[in-house]
Amino acid sequence: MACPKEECGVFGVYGHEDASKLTYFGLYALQHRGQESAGIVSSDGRNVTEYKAMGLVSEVFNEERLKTLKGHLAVGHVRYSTTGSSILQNAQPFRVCHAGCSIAVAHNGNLVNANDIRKSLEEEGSIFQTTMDSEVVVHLIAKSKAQGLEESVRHTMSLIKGAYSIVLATEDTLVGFRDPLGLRPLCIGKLNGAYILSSETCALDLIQAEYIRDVEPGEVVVIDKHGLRSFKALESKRRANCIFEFIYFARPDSNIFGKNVYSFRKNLGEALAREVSIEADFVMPFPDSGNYAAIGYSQASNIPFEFAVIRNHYVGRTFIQPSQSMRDFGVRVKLNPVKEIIRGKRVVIVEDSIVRGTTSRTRIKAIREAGAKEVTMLVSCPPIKYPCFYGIDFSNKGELIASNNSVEEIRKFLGLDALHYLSIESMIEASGRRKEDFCLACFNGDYPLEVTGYRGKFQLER
Ligand SMILES: O=P(O)(O)OC[C@H]1O[C@H](OP(=O)(O)OP(=O)(O)O)[C@H](O)[C@@H]1O
Ligand SMILES: NC(=O)CC[C@H](N)C(=O)O
Ligand code: SF4
Ligand SMILES: [Mg+2]
Repeated sequence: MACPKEECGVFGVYGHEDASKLTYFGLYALQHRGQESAGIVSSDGRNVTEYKAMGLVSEVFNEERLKTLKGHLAVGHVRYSTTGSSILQNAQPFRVCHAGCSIAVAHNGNLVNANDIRKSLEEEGSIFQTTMDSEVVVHLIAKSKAQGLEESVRHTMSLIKGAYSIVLATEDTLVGFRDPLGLRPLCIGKLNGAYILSSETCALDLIQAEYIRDVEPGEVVVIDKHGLRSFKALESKRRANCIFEFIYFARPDSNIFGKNVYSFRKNLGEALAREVSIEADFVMPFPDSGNYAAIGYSQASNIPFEFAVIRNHYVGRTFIQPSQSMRDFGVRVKLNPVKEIIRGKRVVIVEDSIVRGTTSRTRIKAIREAGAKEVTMLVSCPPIKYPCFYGIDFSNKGELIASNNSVEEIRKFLGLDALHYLSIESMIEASGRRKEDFCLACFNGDYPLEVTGYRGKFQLER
């Protein structure tokens, strides 16, 4: 039932008396990116305070807790684990004190060479506290800190490989940096003179901060009492923005990589309408993730749109497991079909993505049981055939239904009358950008960055 495909959210504030409260709100807006644990580290320039716990932002923090997180500087994180188990020890921001200085790191992404770096650091005597890839960043920064913070970040970036949008805080400085391919988003905002760093712009909107620009791939921004300065630490000939951020992860009200997510998803739906024409009574999404492509498809095809399944917005991540006799309860508790709308109809479901196929199968079964005459599914991205090593938790090929089955086999498995996936070409065309700007590895196996050393989510647990 839990969605397998979130990732982390990072947020930072410099120069606001309510830095931790703003960070709390920022994390609230980024909650969709990770629901396992949440944490905030704050500082008044000298004294650093932190709090992290397992759970949602609203469960982890309250007014009283936030009052203890004093200062004008704060960094926050919501986690969905990609390397290392989902345990408190691995919650972020990850903070250490080294040579009298505090270093806290909030990381979104996944490092593909963390294993090798960790091994060589351990050989030199480093003692690791977590099983996360992100911890190596703190060690590398601490090791080279004598060169000054900026040089140590530059040096660290030259050693780590993979996807990273990182917000780092010392007692008195906030730093943001992004991998040279720009796999994950990170933007800069401003609020009454205070600087904000955030994974997505929806968090800036919530606190009424103004969007300034994205942190560029390979760029480092340093924010302290002198203001904001930046430098390019690494250059890359190509970009590799994760296209899946647009298809599924990011919030539709965010702009990432210079584009609005809602419009992009609508374009994908319109592209589907150019690829397939179907006779049907109505188009429906599985809310909420499928909504925007379904609207695009409906408008472009002139087939009416219906919300034929209703979502319960109060479904948490854990609920009392139903007994064997309560079949499909897990699926129905989240989405319930409206039989009166579906009965006897030819239905087109527009879905953002199919990963394992298991939730889709049960949902389609529920549509059939509600009396649909014909069920077609259109997917607003190509088949996901290859694992992701850059921060999305489908790193196991065996889990991906499209890596082992043809479209026809998937159609049968899902119990559909027809199934169509958007082509890579149409997906790129819908983006209005060049193919080379994106990472498409989970669709075409063309990995923008070598992944030889990566040995899975639990590679650092021994
Ligand atoms: O692995 P599969 O069985 O193919 O599942 C695919 C579904 O999972 C996600 O939705 P989900 O309802 O889990 O989360 P959402 O509410 O974020 O869309 C995704 O949007 C697809 O709808
Ligand atoms: N989803 C993410 O961005 C995860 C960040 C980091 N790799 C972790 O596992 O904590
Ligand atoms: S492999 Fe897919 S999910 Fe992973 S970064 Fe590339 S586009 Fe995104
Ligand atoms: Mg969905």
